[in-house]
Amino acid sequence: MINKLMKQIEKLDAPVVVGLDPMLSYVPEQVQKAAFSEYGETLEGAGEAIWQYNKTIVDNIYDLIPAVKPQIAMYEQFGIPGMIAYQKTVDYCREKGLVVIGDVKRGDIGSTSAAYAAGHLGRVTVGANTFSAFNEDFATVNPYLGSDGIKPFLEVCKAEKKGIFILVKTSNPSSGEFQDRLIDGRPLYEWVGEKVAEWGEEVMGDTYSYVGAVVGATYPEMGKVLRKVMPKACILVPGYGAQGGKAKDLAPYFNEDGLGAIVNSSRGIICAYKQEKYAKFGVEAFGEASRQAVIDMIEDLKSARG
Ligand SMILES: O=c1ccn([C@@H]2O[C@H](COP(=O)(O)O)[C@@H](O)[C@H]2O)c(=O)[nH]1
Repeated sequence: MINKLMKQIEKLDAPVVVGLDPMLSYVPEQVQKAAFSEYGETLEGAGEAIWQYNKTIVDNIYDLIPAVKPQIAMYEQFGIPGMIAYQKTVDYCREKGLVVIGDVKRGDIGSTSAAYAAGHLGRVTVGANTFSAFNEDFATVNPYLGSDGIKPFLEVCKAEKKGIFILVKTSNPSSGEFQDRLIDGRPLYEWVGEKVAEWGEEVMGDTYSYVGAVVGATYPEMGKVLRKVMPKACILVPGYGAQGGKAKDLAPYFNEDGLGAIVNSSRGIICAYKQEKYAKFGVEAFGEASRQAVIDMIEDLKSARG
């Protein structure tokens, strides 16, 4: 999958991932109304509304981008109907040829990580049958429990040719509380970055590893250091747009081959119709507004990469 991701980024000249993070309040009224008329104002109604919202957005953007990143929390809040919407979204995006990065942020003791890895990236056996349950292409993983929480994911990545993005330096304002703490004179995120490079050697694709890293767009100086620490890791870069990350600061996240990073925008794309800049589309054409926002993001990143 890392090879497919890299090829698609090159082909489309778009190191962009669109975050499918559908809060109900983002879903236009006409979409909510249609869902509620069928299922009522229920969890099922919410699940249907977010699924229909996603589908329209995906139909409008799938040909422009290599990947999407559904954020599982947005679905999980609606319980089982929300998780059904998550599954429909993953399956639909894969049918459209998109690489799907499940932003699930899993990681636990070894045996529990093995179950997470099987459920999201691998297979589960039920009697004589084997199933790929959620079947994303990549999952985000929290490394806080150490190597035994990561190794089961590496095994599944090897077997399935799928990948993970490990949290190294997150984009949020308080990420430094732990991640920037100095250990033997070096910040924790650098130690984690070194482990990402080491784990990644075990699971190499053609040029990049199946083991990537999450490094926020909001910390470009750290991005520059981490690019060097993990030369073969694809860096997933959240924090562009809504969190204040700017394209002009993102050049150091890329390698000299022009690859090696993929920049996420969630609210900036899926809520484009709410922005002044895209007001001309109107709420009915929210999908077209998202399409224009993707085109603008691709151009913005091109100017930054030079
Ligand atoms: O460090 C991190 C890790 C993950 N995220 C996730 O990315 C998106 C960002 O959404 P925006 O609307 O583009 O701000 C969201 O799903 C986060 O959970 C992150 O922001 N930072």
